[in-house]
Amino acid sequence: MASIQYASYVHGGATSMDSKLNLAQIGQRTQVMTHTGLRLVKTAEVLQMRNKVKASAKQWKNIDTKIVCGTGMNLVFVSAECGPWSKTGGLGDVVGGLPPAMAANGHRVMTVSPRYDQYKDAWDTSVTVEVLVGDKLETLRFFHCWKRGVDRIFVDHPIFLEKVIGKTKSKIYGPSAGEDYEDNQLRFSMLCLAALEAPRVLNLNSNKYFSGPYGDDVIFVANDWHTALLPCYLKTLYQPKGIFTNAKVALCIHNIAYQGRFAFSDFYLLNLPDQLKSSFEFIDGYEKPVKGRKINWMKAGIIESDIVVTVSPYYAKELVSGPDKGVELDNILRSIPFCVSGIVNGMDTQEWNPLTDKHIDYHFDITTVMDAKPLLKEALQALVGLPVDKNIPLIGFIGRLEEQKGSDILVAAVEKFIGMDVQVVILGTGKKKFEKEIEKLEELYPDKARGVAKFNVPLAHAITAGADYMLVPSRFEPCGLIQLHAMRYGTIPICASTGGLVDTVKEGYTGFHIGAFSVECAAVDPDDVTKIVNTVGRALNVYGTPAFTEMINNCMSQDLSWKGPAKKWEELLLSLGVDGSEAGIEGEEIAPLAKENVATP
Ligand SMILES: Nc1ncnc2c1ncn2[C@@H]1O[C@H](COP(=O)(O)OP(=O)(O)O[C@H]2O[C@H](CO)[C@@H](O)[C@H](O)[C@H]2O)[C@@H](O)[C@H]1O
Ligand SMILES: OC[C@H]1O[C@H](O[C@H]2[C@H](O)[C@@H](O)[C@@H](O[C@H]3[C@H](O)[C@@H](O)[C@@H](O)O[C@@H]3CO)O[C@@H]2CO)[C@H](O)[C@@H](O)[C@@H]1O
Repeated sequence: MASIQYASYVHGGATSMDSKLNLAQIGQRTQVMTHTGLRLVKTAEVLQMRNKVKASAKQWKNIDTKIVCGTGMNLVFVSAECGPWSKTGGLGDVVGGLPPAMAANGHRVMTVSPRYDQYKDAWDTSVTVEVLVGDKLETLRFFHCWKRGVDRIFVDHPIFLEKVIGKTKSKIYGPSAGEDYEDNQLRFSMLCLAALEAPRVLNLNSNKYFSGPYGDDVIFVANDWHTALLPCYLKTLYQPKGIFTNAKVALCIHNIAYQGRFAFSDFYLLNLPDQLKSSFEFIDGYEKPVKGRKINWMKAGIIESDIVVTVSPYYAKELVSGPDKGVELDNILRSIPFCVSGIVNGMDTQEWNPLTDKHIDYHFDITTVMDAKPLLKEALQALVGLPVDKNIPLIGFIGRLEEQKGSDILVAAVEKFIGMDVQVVILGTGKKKFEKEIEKLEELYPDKARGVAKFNVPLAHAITAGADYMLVPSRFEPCGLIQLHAMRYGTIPICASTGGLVDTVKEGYTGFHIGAFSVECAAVDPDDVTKIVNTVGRALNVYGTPAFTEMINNCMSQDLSWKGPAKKWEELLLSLGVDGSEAGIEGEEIAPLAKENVATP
């Protein structure tokens, strides 16, 4: 049997007294988690040791007032993506940006995500745990770094690392878009188990405010279906044994379209007791991955979590409105004893800052935007090989090429509005058929359109800065970050009227609303194409007028940072009443260290 090493882990500083004590007194412990509890050994010792660590921290409090344990809440965000280390889209952005904003408000914050690659800034803690995944005992290891006031924990195991060649990019979920790794259930089961161990076994001393393990009184924030087993394991493996009895779980839905539906017979892989089967049970009319009866991870996550939150108030309403927008979980969401809360996302104002953006040649703010934009547009045109002309309005699009994002509707619309005085630059990766469609546009309209089927962060910044308008023609959009980034760069959104786009873009003030689209994904609805063409026409009519300048000003005057959303998250999580939880402080958006300590992938 392998062992947990309850080793202290101190990164970038001297080893503290309590960590020495920890090393000497705790030594090695052996622990195996199964739902039968047979192998959960030495729990009492583990608790005893953790108490010793806490006591030791308190002694320190007396002699060194720098350690202020117990302020705010202990938060553990768990996610398959964590930007900038791993990101295929907005999930990575949110887990990159919200935790530092919570930390800046005085909370102790950890994120737990897989180590998909050999991140150069994350160190081996040498702490290992053994967990039962499928029918095998697996030893996993924790890597760590402390960035922007947050303990970033990376779960190290070949099940994550061996899948990825080079940088993670889009290889997180499967070998290509639309194709999942066969062992995704085992991978994300392991992530959930690791996340339940991390706050207990890692003795982190990252900064002067907190030391020792996070302990039991934590709030887990699970994100999307990959982490939906977390409340299930919490309730069946830990709480019956007196561990995490106070802990609570908030499940955040970033996208109900991805639910983790698998064959019903796979339930045994999850190592959960039969009593939970009904929470997972799901029947749909699809044949993928098998016909008929299935398990649905997201469904179980919704039922077993203490609260469910999503990324905008309007999407929260859409989720319960019916099977179309709730993707057949609307009834479950209506049946839980609390309403789904909606908190609009913020954006990372450090990565997306027009005054300091390392990917653009001309920096600007609200006072200089009208001078800088034409230069940035010319730079973008030159970069993608379009005719350089600062007077021609340019429309951008950035997004995953899935039905959700409506790139197919956009392509159909481009054919109709490209005759106007306009250029279009489209950036995205995803389904091959959509990639081909956008690439074909530049063959058809070489002087007017570019379609780049790549995941290219510098180009995303160049488009956001250089375009006049950003088209967001989503069939559904839980929140959307593209329009937030665009507005901060004085680029006016032209967006579908769905989800967070309704909450964040004001018609005629900060953008143009197209109306809602059909959510039927199999085909492009000609009415939706007409709606885009008409709205693009309306937007182009305003181009270069005083109203256009006013809209740019309105866009750039907004505070789109995580500061406001983080306060709302705080209120929501405090309402869970976890022992020792306290309101935070009025912090800066990002912890002070962020400026010199920004993570790189
Ligand atoms: N080809 C490419 N090259 C470079 N960068 C690219 C890119 N394609 C996408 N990106 C980047 O990925 C992010 C996408 O953000 P979205 O909010 O559109 O997310 P997404 O739909 O993936 O996430 C889901 O989760 C988020 C977070 O909650 C919700 O906002 C959203 O509505 C929901 O669908 C942006 O930072 C964008 O710049
Ligand atoms: O940050 C971007 C999005 O990342 C997540 O979505 C991924 C999803 O959770 C994965 O399951 C997978 O989705 C594929 C799906 O499993 C498969 O059956 C097929 O339908 O194709 C899908 C796309 O490949 O990949 C998604 C990312 O592409 C996260 O859950 C979302 O909220 C984020 O928007």
